[in-house]
Amino acid sequence: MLFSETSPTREQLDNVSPEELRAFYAAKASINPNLSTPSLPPTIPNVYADTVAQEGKGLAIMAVSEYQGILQNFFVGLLDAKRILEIGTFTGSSAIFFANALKRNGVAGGPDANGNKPVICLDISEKYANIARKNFVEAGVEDYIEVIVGDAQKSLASLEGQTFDMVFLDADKPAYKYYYDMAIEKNMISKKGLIIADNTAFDFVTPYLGISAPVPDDARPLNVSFEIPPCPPGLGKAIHEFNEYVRNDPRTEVVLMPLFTGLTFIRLLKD
Ligand SMILES: C[S@@+](CC[C@H](N)C(=O)[O-])C[C@H]1O[C@@H](n2cnc3c(N)ncnc32)[C@H](O)[C@@H]1O
Repeated sequence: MLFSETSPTREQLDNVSPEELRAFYAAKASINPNLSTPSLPPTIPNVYADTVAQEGKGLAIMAVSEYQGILQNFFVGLLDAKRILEIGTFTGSSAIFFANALKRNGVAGGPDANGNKPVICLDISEKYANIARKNFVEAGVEDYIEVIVGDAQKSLASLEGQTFDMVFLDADKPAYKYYYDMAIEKNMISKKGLIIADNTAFDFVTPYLGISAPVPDDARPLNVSFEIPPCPPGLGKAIHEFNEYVRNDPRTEVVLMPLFTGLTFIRLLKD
């Protein structure tokens, strides 16, 4: 590690290359996540460690980082959100952050009058769903979260009529546009609500933002990406198309932040 202190000195900053600086800030150990409040959900470090042990580092990086979890929780508080839909749950990190944030908003656990829990998680993998459910019990948030296993496009159809204050898109990228349209067209996102789409600025995609250059079918994030291993062909193209679709959509206001691997914040504009 280049710097031993939380804050590098001016002299260190003058002598460091952009690549080293980028690597430093990308490193999880560079800034103590507990400099933010509230502190991390207590079991999150165990969830990360177990995920790395069971799935390997290459897959474990799919979990949201501490920083992203904290940031998303800030928005849960800002919106005074009561219900959250997560599409893509993996071993449950982001959902644990969400459940904790809802607790802080005073939301009670357990099913509401309609039998629905505050957080609905969708994942196609029975294996990941079972790991996530175990992690929810260990985190003491199982009353807050229901996991529905299956292709999210089908699961979403079964949720029609339900409304959420936040929808987190973190599953298969080619289906982001479908999930986004469903959330808006079926009124699944509340008027004040926020849609967050993850991974929308892979290194490959970023240079294409704002221009109309065609993206080749075999587009993929460059290997220089520090968070993402080589991804399947077509992934970059799918993300690019989603980015272009939402930024041209008159129904919404969109901010794509170059944070982590790209986070897009989307809110509905008034009719
Ligand atoms: C990036 S991971 C989610 C990470 C999770 N939000 C976290 O913080 O740990 C993507 C997840 O989406 C799931 N997934 C992929 N395609 C899906 C689909 N068509 N329907 C539902 N889930 C899907 C995968 O099984 C995987 O667990």
